[in-house]
Amino acid sequence: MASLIWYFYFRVANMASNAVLSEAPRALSAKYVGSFAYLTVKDRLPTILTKVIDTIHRNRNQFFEEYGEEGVQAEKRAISFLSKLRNELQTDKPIVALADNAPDADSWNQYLQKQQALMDQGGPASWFRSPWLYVECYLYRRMWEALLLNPPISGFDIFKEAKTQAYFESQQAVMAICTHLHDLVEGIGKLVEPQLCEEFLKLLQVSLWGNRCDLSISAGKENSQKSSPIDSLEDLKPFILVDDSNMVWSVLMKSKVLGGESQGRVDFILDNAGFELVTDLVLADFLVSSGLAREIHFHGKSMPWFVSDTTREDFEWTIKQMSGANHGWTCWSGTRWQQYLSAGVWSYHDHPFWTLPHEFCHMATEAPDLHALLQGAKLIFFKGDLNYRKLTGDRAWDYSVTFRRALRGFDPAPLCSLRTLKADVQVGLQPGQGEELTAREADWMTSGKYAVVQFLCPHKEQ
Ligand SMILES: O=P(O)(O)OC[C@@]1(O)O[C@H](CO)[C@@H](O)[C@@H]1O
Ligand SMILES: [Mn+2]
Repeated sequence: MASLIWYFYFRVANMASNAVLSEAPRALSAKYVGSFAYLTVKDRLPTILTKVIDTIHRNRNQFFEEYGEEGVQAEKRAISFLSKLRNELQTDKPIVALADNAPDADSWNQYLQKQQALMDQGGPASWFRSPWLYVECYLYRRMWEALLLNPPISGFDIFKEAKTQAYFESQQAVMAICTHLHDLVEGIGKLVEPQLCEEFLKLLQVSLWGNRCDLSISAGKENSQKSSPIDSLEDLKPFILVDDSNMVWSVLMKSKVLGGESQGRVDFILDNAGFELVTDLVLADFLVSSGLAREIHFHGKSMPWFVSDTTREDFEWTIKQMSGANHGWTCWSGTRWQQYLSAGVWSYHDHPFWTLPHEFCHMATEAPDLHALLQGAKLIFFKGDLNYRKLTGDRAWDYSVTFRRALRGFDPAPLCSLRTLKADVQVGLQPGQGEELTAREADWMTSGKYAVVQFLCPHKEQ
């Protein structure tokens, strides 16, 4: 009898905690006039669209050289598609279903139906009334559609020029970080644990601050890293609002200590190409060469996304560029990374889920294969702001709500978000900390000046 009572007690307690997990505050949206979402949809997104139109137009000669008159006609149609799209956005027209036949089109169209059903006071889902996360992702998907529907220029990456330029503008910083990596790897066998930890923390912070260099926040304007990233780390420390780095270190050490050499796999959910990607690759190299990880999976985007996000082509291009660089240690790093890739120690993955608009708490049902894959990692790094928005559902959480609560049951493996703040969602702060920051600096959540290293261990491992 007593055990039966306990059984029911636990069932009820469990149901109650699941109910708490599924409760969530409202989604951020441009319908809140004056909010960052509103300003983004009103100003930043049309600016990005205008730049894309300009880029396609400037490439007209290239399309002609490659495809003749057919290329020029496709360019004209793509531009008229994008101008119409800009008009739809600026005049808050209903969101329309995708008309291309790409494999993800059905998922997008089903998602639109769901958003439609969620509209309060009826009316269609629209740019200024639907959730910001949804409409912003949808915009990038529509830009891709503009090309998909217009062969032969369908393979053109509308952001390639901006990404290439950002990479070249951060060359000084790339050389500095590659030199640092080389010196570190050379003496790595002699480092005792506290020293190894210290080096890990440095490279973790370099990768964290690397996230400042995204081109979507600057609406495509140059935003690259110029100085040596290692030199500024001490000065930047006060701007890390939550720092769970030591827990990340413990997870990495646990499997190393248990098995001598590490057996584990570390996954990087990548964000931006350019300098940020180089910092991620440097951190990944350190994990492998120190024996803290045996294998690395990199996850990137399967279409041009949020201006600077990494696609397979960017990933391969960056490593190829580096291995052909004039600078010795940059070339050394690129060559080494090519070897990791050919040996299967590193691999690149681009699941379509990363370019759908879902909050990550829905990954297990929307992309069970990806969720199962991530469960095999001993640690997952989620890079950047958009991943943070998807982790927390891009919702108006209180600042002091725990990271776990905001993730609403998403915990495939120990995970760590490395993010500079560029959108107005933040959780896991001390009581009063967010309010104090707001009083001091109105734009603390969107300026990219602050950052967080937030860690979550799965329930079962606690
Ligand atoms: O994910 P990332 O590259 O760190 O940032 C993407 C971003 O610039 O795009 C959105 C604004 O358009 C914001 O959420 C965020 O600041
Ligand atoms: Mn990005």
